[in-house]
Amino acid sequence: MFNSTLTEDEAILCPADGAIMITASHLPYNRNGFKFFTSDGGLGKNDIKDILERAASIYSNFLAKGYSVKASESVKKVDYMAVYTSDLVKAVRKAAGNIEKPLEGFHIVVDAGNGAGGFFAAKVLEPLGAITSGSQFLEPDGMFPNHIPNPEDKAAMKAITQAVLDNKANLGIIFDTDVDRSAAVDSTGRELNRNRLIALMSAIVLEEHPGTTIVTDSVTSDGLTSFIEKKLGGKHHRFKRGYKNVIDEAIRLNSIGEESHLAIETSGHGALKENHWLDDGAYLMVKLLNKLASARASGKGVGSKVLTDLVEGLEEPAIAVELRLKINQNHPDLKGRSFREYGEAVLQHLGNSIASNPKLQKATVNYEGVRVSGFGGWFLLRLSLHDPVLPLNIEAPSHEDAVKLGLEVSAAVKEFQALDTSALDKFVQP
Ligand SMILES: O=P(O)(O)OC[C@H]1O[C@H](O)[C@H](O)[C@@H](O)[C@@H]1O
Repeated sequence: MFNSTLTEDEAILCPADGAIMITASHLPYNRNGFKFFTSDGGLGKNDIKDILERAASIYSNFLAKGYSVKASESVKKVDYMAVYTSDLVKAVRKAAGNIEKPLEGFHIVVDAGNGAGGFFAAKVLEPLGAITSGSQFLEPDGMFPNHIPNPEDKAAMKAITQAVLDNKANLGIIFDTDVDRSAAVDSTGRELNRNRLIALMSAIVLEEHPGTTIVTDSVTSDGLTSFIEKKLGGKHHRFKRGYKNVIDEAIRLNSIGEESHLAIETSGHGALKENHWLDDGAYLMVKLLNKLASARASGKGVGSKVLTDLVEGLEEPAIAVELRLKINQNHPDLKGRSFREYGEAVLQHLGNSIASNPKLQKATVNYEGVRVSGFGGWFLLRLSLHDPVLPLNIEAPSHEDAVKLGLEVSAAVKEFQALDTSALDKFVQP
């Protein structure tokens, strides 16, 4: 959608002044919304609110004057997808030294989760020579009958991993509904999502731009920081959760002279400076394909091992969990406060109680919530971007250590009666 605001080709009515996408993204079918794009990228909350208010007033004036709406008369259809996908295909061919079918014989399965990403198999991979049999859930179905289309979701990752193993494929690729999140699976069934996908993309981007800053969301692991900084020689800037937050932060860093080429979240949203800072999941996967294609063309390796080798040395915790603690908005303990104010009060209290705890150290640089190290691991409690929820991420070298961290949180928040800690209580149970 966004690219149509940049493409210059009158035959297909481009560049468009703006583009709108109707999508629920990775969320359930009943949470659809609009995403708006101009040539400057995706619009933020304030602009969207302004557009909707103006549209509502134009529409009611229109109706008040007695006009009937016949939009269809001025609608022209163009096949923009053909242009978009051919650009992706060209990118991989170029990376391999202009070979027509640089993925000839590679078996790559796609799981589109019944979202919009099914095109990737027939329109991108096949023209490059890849075999795509065994690809699944390519037909759009807004009820998502097979699994939630979200590369952070365990069931979704299990589905694509199984498809890779069943088909003895070289690689698996998975998208969320509107293809702004993506992830991969190597031929052995190793998931390349979350911190691993960030590590992999960082390795690729840092080869192209040595020393650059990688902006990530707040729930990234400590192991990722040492991988980016010690192994790859880059700088890890752990910012806030939210794709728009990480993208805007990377743009801000560049504007003050700190070079950054990649903004990426554990959710699978990733945006590159070279791609106009758009979180395009298909483009992210094309960067992996470029690597596969160029490694094969230069005789440096064949298959997904080329990718897996790039994340060699990434330290991963034995335990990594996310527990989502709900705020009951109808509880009297809110005392007229919004759930956000209540959540902030929980975080404030947690922060204070950590300060006097010798077993725990609060992160000195932190942009969101309360991030704390201890027992060989860390936890982060923060407010959800959208929901009345405090997500708690814990990573630790053992279940025992993770429980110790959980117990510290549990003790600190126990007086907040509107906070539903049942997920945490269950986790810390002996
Ligand atoms: O704060 P949470 O509830 O965990 O949600 C965080 C997520 O919200 C949305 O889905 C955004 O698109 C993501 O960029 C973000 O990571």
